Amino acid sequence: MAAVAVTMVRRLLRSGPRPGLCGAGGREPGAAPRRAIGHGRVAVELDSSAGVAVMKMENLPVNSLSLDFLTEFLISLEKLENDRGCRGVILTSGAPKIFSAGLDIMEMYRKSTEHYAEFWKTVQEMWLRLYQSNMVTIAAINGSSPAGGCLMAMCCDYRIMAENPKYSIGLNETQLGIVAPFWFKDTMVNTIGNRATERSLELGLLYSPPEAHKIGLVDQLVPEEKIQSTAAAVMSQWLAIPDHARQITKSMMRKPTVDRLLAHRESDIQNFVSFITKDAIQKSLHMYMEMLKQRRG
Ligand SMILES: CCCCCCC/C=C/C(=O)SCCNC(=O)CCNC(=O)[C@H](O)C(C)(C)COP(=O)(O)OP(=O)(O)OC[C@H]1O[C@@H](n2cnc3c(N)ncnc32)[C@H](O)[C@@H]1OP(=O)(O)O
Repeated sequence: MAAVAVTMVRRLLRSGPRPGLCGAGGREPGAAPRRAIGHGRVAVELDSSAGVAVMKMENLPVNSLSLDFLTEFLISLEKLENDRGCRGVILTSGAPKIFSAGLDIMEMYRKSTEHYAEFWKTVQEMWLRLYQSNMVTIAAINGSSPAGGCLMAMCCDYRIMAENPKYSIGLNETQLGIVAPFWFKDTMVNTIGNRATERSLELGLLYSPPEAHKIGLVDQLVPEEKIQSTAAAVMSQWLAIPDHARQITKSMMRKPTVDRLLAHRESDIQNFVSFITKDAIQKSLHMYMEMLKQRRG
């Protein structure tokens, strides 16, 4: 992990400082101590008295998971993970109407094989860190969440979604002509079961909030304006459980899935590189991007 961290820090330094980097949080007299410790694209506010941080993704316009964004995300997450004063994280979005648009398609289009390998390793790292986090993780899904965005939400311990009919969530990879890797699939099986995952993945289904709730992809629906307060209330319930007992239980549930990727990490990277460099796949991605453009008119 040390080598990964060094590479990440180097990449961040290369990309230069961003607004909002590591500022001290403003605080009203008598208010709970809050610290802002995020980077420019990941705003992190830690409420030390509650031991809870809010990680707000701000990679505008749609929180696509680019290499730089994932790197910032990982550094922020690791800081919180190593902070003994932080026991829980609420993951949410600062982008209007979108939780995350998933993996940044531009990172998978017309790039070098070295770039694809570095990108995929970082996507794996995001999943490994978030899925195994020792903290309680709650996704406050305040917008659409296709593909990698849905994966991020599924990594969390609990998912609350805003009941806005315009939002959708799911692993829609097949609609782009690509295939969700086995660990995306495993994460979904662990969340909604085998049959629902099979149907969901083959058809690349994006679910409305009530549909997602019905199949257990999200745990709770709330009106949009209540999403943060509900996340805070659910967090206190989870934090009432002793950390060590909850952490051991979480690890027991998730370890077999994690071990599977750890055992095949390098071959998964090679598989991604050889898949994504195929002409037919590059063509599919190109057509998908054109379709997105046309939809905008
Ligand atoms: C063996 C391994 C095989 C490979 C496995 C790979 C697994 C892949 C996982 C993924 O996550 S793939 C990405 C899947 N994501 C999507 O399908 C979402 C696509 N986007 C949308 O549906 C919509 O954009 C939206 C997120 C619902 C937002 O819609 P809205 O109408 O609000 O905005 P748009 O005008 O469509 O988009 C604004 C702006 O953002 C760009 N953009 C959108 N999504 C992405 C993305 N995923 N990556 C990069 N860029 C994205 C979009 O092109 C617009 O850009 P501009 O034209 O304004 O520059």
